[in-house]
Amino acid sequence: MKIFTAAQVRAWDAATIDEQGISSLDLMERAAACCTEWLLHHCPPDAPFALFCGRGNNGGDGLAIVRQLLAAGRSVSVYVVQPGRAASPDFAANHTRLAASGISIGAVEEGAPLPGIPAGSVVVDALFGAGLNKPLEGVAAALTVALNDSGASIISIDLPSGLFMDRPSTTHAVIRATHTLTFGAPKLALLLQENAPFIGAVQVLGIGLSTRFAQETQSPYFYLTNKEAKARFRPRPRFAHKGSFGHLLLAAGARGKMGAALLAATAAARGGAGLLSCHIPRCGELVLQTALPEAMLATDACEDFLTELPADMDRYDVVAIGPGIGTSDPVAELLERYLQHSPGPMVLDADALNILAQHPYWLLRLPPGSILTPHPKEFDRLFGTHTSDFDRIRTALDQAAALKSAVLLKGHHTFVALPDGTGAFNSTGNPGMARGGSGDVLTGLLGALLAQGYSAADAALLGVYLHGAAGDSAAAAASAEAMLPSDLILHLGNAFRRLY
Ligand SMILES: NC(=O)C1=CN([C@@H]2O[C@H](COP(=O)(O)OP(=O)(O)OC[C@H]3O[C@@H](n4cnc5c(N)ncnc54)[C@H](O)[C@@H]3O)[C@@H](O)[C@H]2O)[C@@H](O)CC1
Ligand SMILES: [K+]
Repeated sequence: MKIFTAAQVRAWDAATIDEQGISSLDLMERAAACCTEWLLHHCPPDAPFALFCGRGNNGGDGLAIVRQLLAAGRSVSVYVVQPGRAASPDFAANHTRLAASGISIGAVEEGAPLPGIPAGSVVVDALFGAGLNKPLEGVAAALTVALNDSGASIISIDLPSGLFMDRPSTTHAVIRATHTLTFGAPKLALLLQENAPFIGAVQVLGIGLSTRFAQETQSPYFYLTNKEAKARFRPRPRFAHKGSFGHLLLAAGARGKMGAALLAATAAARGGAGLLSCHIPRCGELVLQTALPEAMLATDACEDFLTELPADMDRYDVVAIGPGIGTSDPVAELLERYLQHSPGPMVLDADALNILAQHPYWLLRLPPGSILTPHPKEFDRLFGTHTSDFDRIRTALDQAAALKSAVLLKGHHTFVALPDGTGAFNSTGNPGMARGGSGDVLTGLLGALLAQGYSAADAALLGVYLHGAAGDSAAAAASAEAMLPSDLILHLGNAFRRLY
């Protein structure tokens, strides 16, 4: 599913109107009807609604929703912000229709007291949507703060008011929505971690926008859903043997961190690698051999951490390195040797990324077709401090192109920057995965997918999707609170089955 810019969203509306031979007012009525239906099904049946409308088409949506809620027999109050200002034609048309019903339309004016919100009300925010072009100020900003402080549930139409679609919004007043009902496709701003306080649960409402426009219009960003993951998945051929699925070398662990190695190794085994060898320090030999008999060991001479390259590196197709290795000087020197001698693409995670942050020029040795998996803090350590996620995703795309590799930015909607300049936001996963160990599972899985011959782009997209899907399956079984990263591994089978 493509993610469009504000300009493209406007063009999408226009293309729909043109293609379907309808008016913009008809499309507004349709969008409002989808919102009204959602409100009627998801809000308490006796809750009064309080709608706050701007003077553009987002406000026009709000006025149409008021009319539809009244027709459904619901109790509704409605306020227009700065009613003296110029209005869009579709707002004006809906205002005339609503006024004819006899309902009193309140005003929120500069300098006048703000209306109170009756207890138990559901607030519907239709102040500004995709047309926002400057930060909220004056009475709109004051109203936003008051609504946020009211404690009421706030349902934002299309976007939380004050939230820019394509640029940072973290320094000014923005509605803190409980739910955002957005039209057509998720918008970039709704997928970024920094906007989490504003967007609440996002619901994408299909309002019948042109599918041809969506197919034909290019966008650098897409939403990674089951459809996109399925398109990249290759079921195992019937006559395959273990040699068909590659040999992964996983370098992981140190004393006290063998859990990270075991999680990554088990995920690699379940992720489908034909052969798995683990380069681990001596102290981990017993635990790994016992817990994962499927793995072969390339045990380091050192008891407590990794120090030397395994012999015969050419035996391996892919190297995954990082979970639990630590950042001491000998380990850092070893990472440099791994970068020099890796026989194929690499997955770099956790401490490997922290070491690289100290030696950024080593990145030049990264084999093309590799995958880097930083979370935002590791990302900033590696590529410099960023003040917003918009900047981070641009850097991720630049780095992915320069390194000819996939660069992840892990988060609720993990961003996958691909070497061809496009990037995907993942649709799977849940807060139960925000735990130490989840990243180790992802590293093993990504290594296994690369070993099976997937390109960096396909392995990164599939791996991130499967990891989240396994998390969703684990949360369904054990709850987001009680699930463990090791449950992700047990649920990888359910995740793979979603791709058949
Ligand atoms: N175009 C269409 O056919 C459809 C549009 N829809 C709705 O229309 C919305 C976009 O409508 P508009 O383009 O009219 O824009 P908005 O309603 O978001 O904003 C209205 C106008 O307010 C002004 N404005 C922007 N920022 C401001 C600020 N900080 N303070 C004061 N004034 C400000 C601008 O002139 C802007 O055009 C979408 O988000 C969606 O809710 C839906 O009805 C679906 C169909
Ligand atoms: K809004």
